[in-house]
Amino acid sequence: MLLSVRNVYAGYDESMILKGVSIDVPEKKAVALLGRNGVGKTTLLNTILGLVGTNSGTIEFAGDSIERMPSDRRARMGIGYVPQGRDIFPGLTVWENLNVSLRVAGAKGAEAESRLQSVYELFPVLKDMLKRKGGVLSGGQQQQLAIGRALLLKPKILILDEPTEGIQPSIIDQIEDAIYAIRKKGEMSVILVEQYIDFARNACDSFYILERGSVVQKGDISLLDDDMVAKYLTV
Ligand SMILES: Nc1ncnc2c1ncn2[C@@H]1O[C@H](COP(=O)(O)OP(=O)(O)OP(=O)(O)O)[C@@H](O)[C@H]1O
Repeated sequence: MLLSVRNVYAGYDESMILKGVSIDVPEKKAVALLGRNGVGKTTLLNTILGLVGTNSGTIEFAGDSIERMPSDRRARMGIGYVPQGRDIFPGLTVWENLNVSLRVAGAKGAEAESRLQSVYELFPVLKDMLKRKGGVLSGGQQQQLAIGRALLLKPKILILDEPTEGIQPSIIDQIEDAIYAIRKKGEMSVILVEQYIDFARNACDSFYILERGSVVQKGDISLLDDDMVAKYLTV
C-alpha cells in the first residue's frame, strides 16, 4: 500500500468527526472517497495532509508513519493536494502559476520542460493561455491549472477535493480524461473526493463511502451500485 489510514479518530476541539476510519490506497490506483455533505470527507483529507491532528490511529505513507509529521514534510514526501475551490494565484499569469510549482520542485532545464509538456498534454488549453492572468480563466480552466500545478511537483499521491464542483460538463469530461490518463501512465495514486458519482465511477478503481465519520461501504468501483448510491449518496 502507498497510503494506509488505520482506525483514525480525529476532529476539531469539542467534536470528534472521524470515528475509527481506515482506508487503503494502493500504488498507482485511484480511490474515490464518497458521502453526503458533512460526513467527514474533507476532514479525512486534512488528517492525511496534516492540517488536522489525529487523536488516535495511524497513517502510513510510503512505508513511514506520518501521523505526527508536519504538513510541509508530508508534502515534500510526495503528498500532493488540490483543495476544493481553485487554488491558483489569480494575479499571476498561467505561466507564472506553473513556474511557481517548478521552482518549488527545483525542476530546471530539460526536466522542467518535460514536466510542463506532460501537463500541456493533459490540459492543452493551458498552453494557449500562458500569458493570461489566472483570475480571468473560467472556473474549469482554473481547476485544470490547479491540477497542473500539483502535477508539476510529481507527487506520489494526488489528492483532489471535489474537482467538478461548479464546473461546466464539457470541462468535467476533460478533467475525467486527465485523471484517467494519470492513472494509465501509472505515475501516481489518486484520492478523489466527489459528489458526482459518474465521474468517480469513470475515474477511480475503488471506493469508500463515509457516513457520520465512519466507513460504511467500500470495494472495487464496479461494486458501487444504485442501491448504495440511493442509500448513502443521493440527497
Ligand atoms: N474547522 C472546523 N471546525 C469545527 N468543525 C468543523 C471544521 N471543519 C469541518 N467541521 C465539521 O466537521 C464535519 C465534517 O465536515 P467535512 O467538511 O469534513 O465534511 P465533508 O464530508 O467534506 O462535507 P462537504 O462535502 O460539505 O465538504 C461537519 O459537521 C463540519 O461542520
